[in-house]
Parts: sequence; structure tokens; C-alpha cells
Amino acid sequence: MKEESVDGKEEHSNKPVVSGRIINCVPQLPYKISRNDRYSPLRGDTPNEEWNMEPISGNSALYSSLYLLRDSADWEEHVVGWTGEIDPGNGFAYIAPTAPQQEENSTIEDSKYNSQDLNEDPLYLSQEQKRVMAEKLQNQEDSNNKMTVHPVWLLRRDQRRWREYAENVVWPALHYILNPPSDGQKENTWWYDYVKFNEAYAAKVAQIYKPGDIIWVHDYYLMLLPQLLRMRFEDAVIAYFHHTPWPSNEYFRCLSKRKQLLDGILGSNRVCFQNDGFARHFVSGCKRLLDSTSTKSKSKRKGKDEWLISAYGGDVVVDSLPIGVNTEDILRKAFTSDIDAKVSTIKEAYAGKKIIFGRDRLDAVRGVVQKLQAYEAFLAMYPEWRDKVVLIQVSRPTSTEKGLKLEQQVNDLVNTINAQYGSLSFSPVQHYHMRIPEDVYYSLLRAADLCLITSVRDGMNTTALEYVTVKSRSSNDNCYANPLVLSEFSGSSTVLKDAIVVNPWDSVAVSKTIQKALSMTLPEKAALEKKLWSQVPTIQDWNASFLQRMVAIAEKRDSEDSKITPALNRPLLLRTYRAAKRRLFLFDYDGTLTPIVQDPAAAIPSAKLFRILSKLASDPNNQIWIISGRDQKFLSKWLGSRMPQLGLSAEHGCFMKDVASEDWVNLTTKFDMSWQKRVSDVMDQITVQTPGSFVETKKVALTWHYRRADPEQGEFYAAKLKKTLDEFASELGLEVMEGKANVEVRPKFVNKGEIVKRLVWHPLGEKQSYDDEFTIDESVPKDRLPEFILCLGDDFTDEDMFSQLNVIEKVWENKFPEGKNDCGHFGFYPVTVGSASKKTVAKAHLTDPQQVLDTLGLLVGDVSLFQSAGTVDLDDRGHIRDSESSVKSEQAGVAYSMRRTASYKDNS
Ligand SMILES: O=P(O)(O)OC[C@H]1O[C@H](O[C@H]2O[C@H](CO)[C@@H](O)[C@H](O)[C@H]2O)[C@H](O)[C@@H](O)[C@@H]1O
Ligand SMILES: [Mg+2]
Repeated sequence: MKEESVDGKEEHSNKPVVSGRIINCVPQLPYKISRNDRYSPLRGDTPNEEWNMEPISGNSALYSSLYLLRDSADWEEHVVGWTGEIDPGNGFAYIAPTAPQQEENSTIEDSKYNSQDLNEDPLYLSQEQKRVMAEKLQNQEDSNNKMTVHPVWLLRRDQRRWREYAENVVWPALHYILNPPSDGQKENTWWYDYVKFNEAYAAKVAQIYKPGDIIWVHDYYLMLLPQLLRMRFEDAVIAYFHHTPWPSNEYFRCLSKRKQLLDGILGSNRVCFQNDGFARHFVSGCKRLLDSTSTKSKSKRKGKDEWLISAYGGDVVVDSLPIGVNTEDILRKAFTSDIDAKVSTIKEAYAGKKIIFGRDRLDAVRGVVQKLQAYEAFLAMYPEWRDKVVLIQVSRPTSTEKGLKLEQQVNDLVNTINAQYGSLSFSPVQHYHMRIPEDVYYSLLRAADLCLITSVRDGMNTTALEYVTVKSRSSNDNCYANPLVLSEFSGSSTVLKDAIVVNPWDSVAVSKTIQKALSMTLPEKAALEKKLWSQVPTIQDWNASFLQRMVAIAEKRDSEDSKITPALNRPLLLRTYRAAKRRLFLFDYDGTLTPIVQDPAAAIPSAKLFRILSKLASDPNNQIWIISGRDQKFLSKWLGSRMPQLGLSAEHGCFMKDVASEDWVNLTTKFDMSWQKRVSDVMDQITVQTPGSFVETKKVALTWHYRRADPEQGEFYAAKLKKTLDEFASELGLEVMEGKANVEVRPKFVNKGEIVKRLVWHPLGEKQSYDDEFTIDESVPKDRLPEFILCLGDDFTDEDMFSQLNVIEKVWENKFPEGKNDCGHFGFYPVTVGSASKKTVAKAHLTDPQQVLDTLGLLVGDVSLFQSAGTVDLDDRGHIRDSESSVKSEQAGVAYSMRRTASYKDNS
């Protein structure tokens, strides 16, 4: 029998630290795939001719990083990427989706199919068509197979659906744009697709992953992927690079799925940003939203800030490394005889005029409107420049509704400027609303006297880097060293530190800067260019530094034997639960069954929690204990009085109330309590120094809370309090514990682990004994001991429960070698509630109380597996594999293929 651990993984032994393979996960492969309308196999066309693949523009830095790795002798590269929207071509009418919510309901969706729809649905691709397309993509990228391309197929009718959440919800928040309030319905549907998109990548990576591979996940379309991969591969080395800005937490926290997104990313070993500022915002978000702590240090290389995030206690490196451009490639491509000729043509067309150049995507943050306003101000303020300057602005179109409005605004501004300052023979703004080919782009970069970038937010503007690169070389057209005016809000201003920086919102200041830049002498320009050129990050350096750091992280992790906690394998849990008869549930309360809130008194059980606990408790095979730091009063009021069948333990093991009993027993009666006065005096002093903090006095334990204090001040005084208390704690037999925004003190000899020990070594269903002489009885026969134990807790104090379970499990290994279940273990599930990066002795993790309820809901039949991310397996169309809709879809695909073949025959 193969042994499975609670996370369902097999143990790997003697793994290489780094295998030499990189799995690069990119949001999309760099091609627009479309069907060739004239394709006809019956007229002798090869299957290869069915698909056209055109390179797409954008993300040039990322793609050049992939190509460099492909050509590197040190790494074997695998690229996993979505195909993008496949254009079905003419004659294959695109069927607009019905309401997306309906699409999710397989019954509704599938009942809509009729032969007409099938005939027209272009996205039923046969295995053969997919094979041919994959082969073509592979050849497109690298016919020598040095890099292997693994397409992610998500072949549904509405192919845009996979982008919606990332582009309409995440992207705006990352760029400081708040969406108008809504009922959230659309967003929920988009979120559902976003989870599936990430799940599809996880499944694809799982097919190719080998221990020691470095998995490198790129950008905000794939924020959940690191965690989904962590669920499958506990030891994987995973990096997430965020290409766009990361906003202040004041914006990020407006997202309803903020915690899920952060948790998704924190499945990584390393999270890397374009600059320190973005990394700092991320760390602050984790601190505020996930209760994580962090330590900051200076990286050895270049002395940049680096953080070690402990989301509830684990290790994720957060740092920054600005992406670069392939300077060698740019210079090679930009200085050819063909481009020399194009530059001359441009120069001749604008003879006697200075050329200002700009190229931006036409979206809300690229600052095209600000640029035009500043240029208008420039022409107004400096009449001597009119007729002597032209702005050539290339704006890459976007198809969104907002993009269309912006286009209108830009067109209006262009018309106004041209009407006011132009003539019949000359327009001072030449606006090209289109994608331009690479050679035209390089020609314009070379011909420009000034490059103007006024974006109001971006991660890294590669136009700035490419411009500085091109201007570093002199040629016959006298364009060497022409200056760059760069927005201070652009990520590139953090690397091009000597650029002429402007605030794009201040059009007068920008206009003055344009005037100064256009008037610079050659020596001034050359001196500036020399500095800037030395600051351009290259993609070669970026790849090398990024991977060097990943190897170091992998080696350090390996040598320290630190681990990331895998997500709880819920299908396996369900299987064990169903197979077991004597089941014991050991639940912590705060942060496990209820979310952490500002006021302890407000953390009361939800109706959903009661419903689930009642269902669980109604099964006579189940026994449930709540083992909490709370006092008896709170637990009795909110849990015991409503559900007497619950067993309760208060104040971290100081008190117990047996299942179906009303009597509390104090396990600390013999302990001298005079320590309380001394501890409370110290806590009172700290409270005075920390506004917002307070002391919670229980019967035995004392808790100092600082959740409502300023986080930094709170952390500082918590450390101070702990230090002071530690000085006399051991002599008084006390334990000082750092909890969630609290510091707690209780007698050392009681703890949650001791309670767990009592409960597990006990014939399930029998009354507890509270004799003074009580000792654990390890002679209880196995068939009276629990055979399924789910122990959940979120805090440091819950680690005592997990360690105790681990110890008991070891004892059972020797005592009951034949007593394991079908999965090869004793049904022990010590599960921490928190992120995967948490340092814990638990065997698995659940992210938060919401996931806890979903998981318990799964056991009592309240929640379907499909609602739990990380438990579904999708087919190539994004249906759950083997589900009714997946099978129907498969059949429909076959029918479609047959019709297609028949139609070729008819037409031939
Ligand atoms: O063992 P637990 O059931 O997890 O209880 C631990 C402590 O929880 C409470 O404090 C924590 O939760 C509060 C409500 O969410 C929160 O405001 C506070 O910052 C947390 O520290 C409780 O007040 C303590 O008595 C428990 O020991
Ligand atoms: Mg707790």
C-alpha cells in the first residue's frame, strides 16, 4: 500500500535542490491564433495550415526573458501559457455568451445546445487539432525544442471570460482606480472564472513538474497559482513576479477577495516587485489584512530592502528587482540600413522641426491626456516653438468601454490642438491610434528629439528603457543622446534616477520641462545620456539575478529544512471522515471558527457556524470539543448554553466542561495565584504607554490586547511587555505567549496540548475523569480510541495541540502497527488556520475561518467540493472533469467534428 500523508502527497527523498529546469507560467503565449478561412483538408491543405499565428505586441520584456532562458546553456525551460482568445475565422460565427452566471450552471448551459449552435461553435477542437496547434506553437517559439511550450486550453465560447476578473477588478485596484459600487454579481462570476483559470494552470504544471524545478509565476492573472501549486507540491520552489504596480493597502483592501489574493501569492517562496515601494505596500497589506509580521533587512546585492514575511509565522521573501530590456537585441535591430532609411524619411518629413515622440497603450493610467494637455500648454506658453515642433503620439488601442471614452477625449484634444496651433499644411500633433510594427517603432525612437512619458501609474515603462538604449549610439542622423522626460509615477523613474522627471498632473511644469529639454546643448545631453545609459537594467541581468536568488532560496530552505505547509487535502479528509466511526473534533475558537475582529466581545459565532456544528454534533459518531483561550463565561454564553453537547475547555486548558454536562472543572486550583497582581501591574503600565490597548482579565489568565493600537507601536510595546514578563515568568511557573495582537500569561503546567492528550487517550463517548490523581491511561484498546481526529487552530498556543497529536501518532505507530486506516495513517489531522508559509508543526493548513467552515460544510454535506479551490480538476474547456457538463461537452465536440468533416466533403 502506498502511504499518503494528510495532504495526500507522497514523500520525496534525496531530491536535488535545483533540477536545472524552469517552469515559466505566463498569462498568455505571445501569439494571436486565428483560423485560416481558406483551409480545406479535402483540397490537400495540411493540418498545419489550419492555424495562423501572429506575434502580439506588449510584454516585450517578459517575452525576451523567456527567449534568453531558452538560449541559455544552464537552464531547461518550460513555458506554460494560455492560448489567448482563438479567433475562429469567418464563417464560424461567434456565439455571444448568455449571462455568465447562467453559463456556470451546467444544466442550463448544456440544455441550450442544439445542432445549430454546435455547427457554429468554433471552439470544439479535436485532440488532433489541439496537437497540431501545440506543435505549431512549439515550432513558432523554438523548433530546436530547447524550450518546451505547454499551452493551457480553455476552449469556451466566451473566451474573454478568463480575463474579466484580472482586467476589470484586479488591474484597476493595482493602478489606484476604484470601480463604482455594484451588487457584486458580475464580479462573483468573474472571480469564479479567475479561480478556474488559475486551477487550469496548476493542473498543467502538475503534469510536468519534477522535484527541484523552479516554478516562476508571472503577474496578476495568476495570483492564486502559487498557493494552488503549494497544495500539490509542498517542497516546490515557487517565485511570483508582479509586473504591475502594487498599490497602497488603502486601495488594495477595497477588493472583496483581498485575502484570497494575498494568500494565493503567499504560496510562493519569494514574491518580487519592480521596486521597493511596491514591495513595501505588499508587506504592509499582508500585515494589515493577514496579521502577518515581517522583518526587514538589506539584500546583500545592491543593498536593497528585503523582507521576510511571516504570515502567521512563516517565511516568504519579499523583494524587488526591476525588469530590464534586451539592450543588445534592441541596438542590433534599431541600427540596420533599412531603419537608417526610415529614419531619414521621418526626418525629411519633419524637416526644420523637433520631433517629440510618445508611445502608450490608450488606457486610463498611461497619461496620454495629461501629455496632450501639457503639450497644449507648451505651445501656448512658448509661441516661438509653434511650427517648430511636432508630437508624434502612437496610442495602442484597447477595446474596453472605458478605452472608447478615453479615445474620444484624446481625439477631441488632438483636434483642439491642431485647430488652434496647426495650419492647412501642418498639424502639430500626429496621433496614430494603432499598433505599429517593430521597425517603425525603432525608427521613431531613433528619429525623436525628445521622448515624453507622462504615465500616471505603471510598473515599468519599457519605452523609456528602449529609448535610452537607442539614444546611446550615434549614427548619421544626429540623434545621439536626445533627452527623455519621464513621469515620476512611472516605475522606470525608480531605475532611471537621473532622468528629467516631471509630475504629469502639473501641465505647466511639464511644459516648462519640454522647453528646457528641447533647448539642451549636445554636451549637456551627452552627459545625461551617459548616466542614464548606465542605469538601464538589462534583461540578461534580470534573469541572472532573479534565478541566482531563487537558487540561494532553494539551497537555504533545503539546508534549514524549513517547509511550507501544504493545504489540507479536502477530498482525502472527506474520504477518511466517511470511513471512520469514532470521530473527535478539537477546535480552537478565535481565528479558527470565527474571524478575528477588533473587539473580542464582538467575535460571536455566526448562524452558519451553529448550523454546521449542529449538523456535525447530530451524528452520534462525532464528539466535538472547543479548546479556547476564552474564559468560561464567554464560552458558556455563546456555545455551551446553545449546544450543551459540545465539550469546552477555557483559558488555554485551565478549565474543562465535559460533553453534555454543565459543570466546569478548574484544573489549576492548587496553583498559587498571587502572580496575577504582579503581571497585571506590568500590563497596566504598558497599557498607559500604548493608546488603544487594554487588559482582558479572566479567572486565571491575563491577556494584554493591542489590536486597536497603532500596529507598529503595538508590536514595539508587545515585545517590551514580553521581555519584562519573561524576566520573572519561569520562577513563578508562568508562560508568556504572543498571540494575535495580544500577549497572554497563564500557568505553564496547563496548556491546550494537555487537554488534547486527555481527550485522545480516552474511550470516545465515555465521561471524563477529574480525579486529583488523574493520569493518562495508555492502555485503552485501539477500538475505543478515536479513528478520525480533526484538530484546528490558528495561533501559537494551538501548536501545543498539534505537537501533542504528533507525539501520540508516533506512540501509536509502535503500539498499533496494524491499526492504520485505508489511507495508511491513523486519521490524525492537525491543521493550522493561516497561510501556507506559517511556521507550524501542523501537517496541513486552511487559509481562514471561511475555509474552515467550507471544509466542515463539506463533511456535513453543506458545501460541494467544487466551491473549494484546489479540489477541482478541469477539462480543456474549463468544465469539472468527468462532470455531467464535461461529458456532454465532450460528446458535443465529437458531434461537431463529424459535422465539420461532413461539411468539407459537401463543399469539395
Ligand atoms: O484560543 P482562542 O479561542 O483562539 O482565543 C485566543 C484569544 O482570543 C481572543 O483574542 C483574539 O481575538 C479577538 C477577537 O477576534 C481579537 O480582537 C484579539 O486581538 C485576538 O487576540 C480573546 O480575547 C482572548 O481572551 C483569547 O485568549
Ligand atoms: Mg485562536
